[in-house]
Amino acid sequence: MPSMNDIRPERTIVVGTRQSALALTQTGQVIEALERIAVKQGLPYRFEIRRIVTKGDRILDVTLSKVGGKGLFVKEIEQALIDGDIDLAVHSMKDVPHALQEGLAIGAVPKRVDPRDALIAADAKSIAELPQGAKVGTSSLRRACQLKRIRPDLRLESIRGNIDSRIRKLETEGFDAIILAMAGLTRMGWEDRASAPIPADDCVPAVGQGALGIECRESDEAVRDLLALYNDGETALAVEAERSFLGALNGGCQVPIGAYATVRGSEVTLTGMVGSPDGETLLKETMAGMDAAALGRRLAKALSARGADRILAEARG
Ligand SMILES: NCc1[nH]cc(CCC(=O)O)c1CC(=O)O
Repeated sequence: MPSMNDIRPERTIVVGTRQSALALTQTGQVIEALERIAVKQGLPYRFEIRRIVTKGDRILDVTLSKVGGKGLFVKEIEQALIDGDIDLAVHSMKDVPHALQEGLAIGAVPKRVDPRDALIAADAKSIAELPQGAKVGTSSLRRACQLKRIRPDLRLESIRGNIDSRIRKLETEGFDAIILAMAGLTRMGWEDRASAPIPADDCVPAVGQGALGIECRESDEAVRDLLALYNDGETALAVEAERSFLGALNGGCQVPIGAYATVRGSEVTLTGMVGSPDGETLLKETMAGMDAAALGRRLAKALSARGADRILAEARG
């Protein structure tokens, strides 16, 4: 049998990444996995990292939603793909906006790690154990809105920065706890910093949390063929349902939105959450179905009918 090598020329695949510790670490892990796949397939590829400093990285002290949201980080990296400066980009799926730029594709969604949020507390093993009126750092409306429901007494305060600087701030800025994604900690090898994962029932994770998305040019067949071998079908299906839900709601980051899907056989189970920015209303529902994209749209419709449409319309002003 001929190997793909017979039809693939030698090539250096340039991988673009942000320069945060997490971005560099997960990009390194992706390159290692792709190198293993290439060797196994006899593909003559080398990989090279190119660091990209995005506008979002330069203004980390400004509230993200004010400067264009999380999509900001991704946009500039996407431009480098379009311009041919890089061939691959490794994103945290939860930072990837619903609509990709024209001509680009998510070539692989590798196997997901823990999608839950994590409590990192000075002196508590769970949300319930936090002292009365504890000061908790999070800048995520989604996390704040859901935590308020379980513990109305908590003082939720904004905290910005990369995960390493947020963990430092826990100690230096008098927080009793901060909330981070388990996934970031796991990829950094810092999972022992987590006091406990927060159950997805208490805090529905962000769409795509715990998953990576490997983006490339739609027209780059060699890269697409390689990435297809790295895709995890179940994760891709779960993320498709979550992103379809997000896309159907067309919500910006001014509204708390979360979604989490699991896959068993060919059945996808999706939980979606929409809250009002003031934390007064929280709508949540779970549905199952075989068609991931249709399931996401159906769940969005159900929550819209229960009031999510009004919450979103108000937030858009
Ligand atoms: N919002 C920033 C962000 N984007 C991706 C991750 C890591 C988790 C992941 O890959 O889902 C984080 C950190 C966090 O939310 O704690």
